[in-house]
Amino acid sequence: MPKTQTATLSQDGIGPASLLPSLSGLLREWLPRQRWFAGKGRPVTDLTLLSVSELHPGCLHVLVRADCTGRSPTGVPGYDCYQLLLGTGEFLSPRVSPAVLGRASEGPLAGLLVYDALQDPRSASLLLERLRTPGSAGALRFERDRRVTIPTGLAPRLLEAEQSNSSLVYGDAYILKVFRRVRPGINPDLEVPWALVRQGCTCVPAPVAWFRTSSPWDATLGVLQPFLHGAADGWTQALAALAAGREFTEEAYELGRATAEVHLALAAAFPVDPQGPPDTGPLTAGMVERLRDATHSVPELLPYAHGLRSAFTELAALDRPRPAQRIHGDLHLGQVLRAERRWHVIDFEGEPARPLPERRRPQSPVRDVAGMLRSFDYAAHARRPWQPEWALRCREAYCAGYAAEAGWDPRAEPALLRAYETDRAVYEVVYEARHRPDWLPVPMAAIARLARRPRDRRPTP
Ligand SMILES: Nc1ncnc2c1ncn2[C@@H]1O[C@H](COP(=O)(O)OP(=O)(O)O)[C@@H](O)[C@H]1O
Ligand SMILES: O=P(O)(O)O[C@H]1O[C@H](CO)[C@@H](O[C@H]2O[C@H](CO)[C@@H](O)[C@H](O)[C@H]2O)[C@H](O)[C@H]1O
Repeated sequence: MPKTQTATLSQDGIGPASLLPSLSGLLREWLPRQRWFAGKGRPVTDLTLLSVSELHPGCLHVLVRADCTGRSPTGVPGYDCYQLLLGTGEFLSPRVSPAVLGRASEGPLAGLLVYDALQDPRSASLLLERLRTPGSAGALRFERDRRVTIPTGLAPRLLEAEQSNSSLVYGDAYILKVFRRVRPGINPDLEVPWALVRQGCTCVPAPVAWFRTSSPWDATLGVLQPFLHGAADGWTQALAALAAGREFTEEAYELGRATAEVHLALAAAFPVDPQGPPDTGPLTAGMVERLRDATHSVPELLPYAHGLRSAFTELAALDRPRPAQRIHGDLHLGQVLRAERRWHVIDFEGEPARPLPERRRPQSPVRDVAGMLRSFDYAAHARRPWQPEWALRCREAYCAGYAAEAGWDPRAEPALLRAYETDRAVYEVVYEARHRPDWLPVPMAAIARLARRPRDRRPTP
């Protein structure tokens, strides 16, 4: 915990431009080492502080734009905006030392240690205090569902899991997700659960409080929701089943039902486009383009590109697309939690690399189904010997559960499934190459399989 704090922003009139010299060198070093940093492998060429607000004396809320050389694997321009909570102090307790970025050598913070304040229990507690009592701090606005009373004094802990964002658990009662990569607009991880809960959908934790910024544009910054105590995620449970030589078909069937329940509620809460999404019918351009971008950043894909493209052209011939609607967008076994023998669906942010307007657009529900089917395949690959038949049985059970609830069976749409599984596997290849290169063989095995014509396709290790 900081012993001596920096002067307050309001007292000293410190703004983004004057703070940059203090933070620039430290952030250039620290940002690329964070799991949630999107510009992996590309040096940070420029940093701009987009907004600075004081959360409390000695704790700054910062939105920073980081420019990297080259294009990202998804083709979007090479910059992103990140949310940081930075603490400053002259001396820090050993507890906070792993969170230290370094000592600022220039500017208004010169001589002070700068640290990631989300790892500091005092700052984490003060953040919850802000959410308990709606109000503002600089450009930040804190809001909550006024029907809910959040208790005081809940002890915070930062989740250690490797994540796209950072999450704080308070007293095992609430979990606050702090979005790391911030984009203009409402984040679907607030928008969607809020709408679903209002549809009576019980398999989604309800947002109870959130915070947002109005500078440099409106954006959601974090969401607080009930913590499902004792819940285990689908990935952990699937691996446990595989390790014990157990089937996972009952769980997969229930998971199919829960997915369909969420899809039905989403179709009721948001507009539906009966013409289908723009990536089916005559326009498979989006998928083809993503494949092309992916082969540029992961050349291992090149030998399979022709075969993979055939999955998309096959889809172009479809004259009866499924209606498009809002979907989860990044559904996999890590996004479902089982508590009290029921599945709960979390993390409606969509694929973090895609632009927000694209993630909020109506899409085919088959995209979600394909995401979960790919996840069974991931789990089956995570252990030796590889067990493709286990994944196939989960696949059948999941689709049967989905059909029982939704009234249509994804297996009746093989061309759609193949195209979306291919698109998902391409996304996974890029994701793994960037974030977890050791995992690359898992989606690559699927790529080799999906690139073959359907009649030649059999599971291969
Ligand atoms: N409501 C919740 N109850 C219990 N655990 C949760 C809850 N929401 C998230 N988690 C835990 O936090 C992890 C990360 O959450 P998630 O929303 O997937 O964040 P990210 O986008 O950073 O991956 C999940 O895998 C899960 O273990
Ligand atoms: O961090 P998020 O949950 O938003 O999702 C990203 O990271 C996931 C890995 O943590 C990644 O999922 C891939 O690996 C999972 C096993 O760890 C597997 O269950 C998924 O099927 C597979 O896609 C996800 O793609 C990425 O968006």
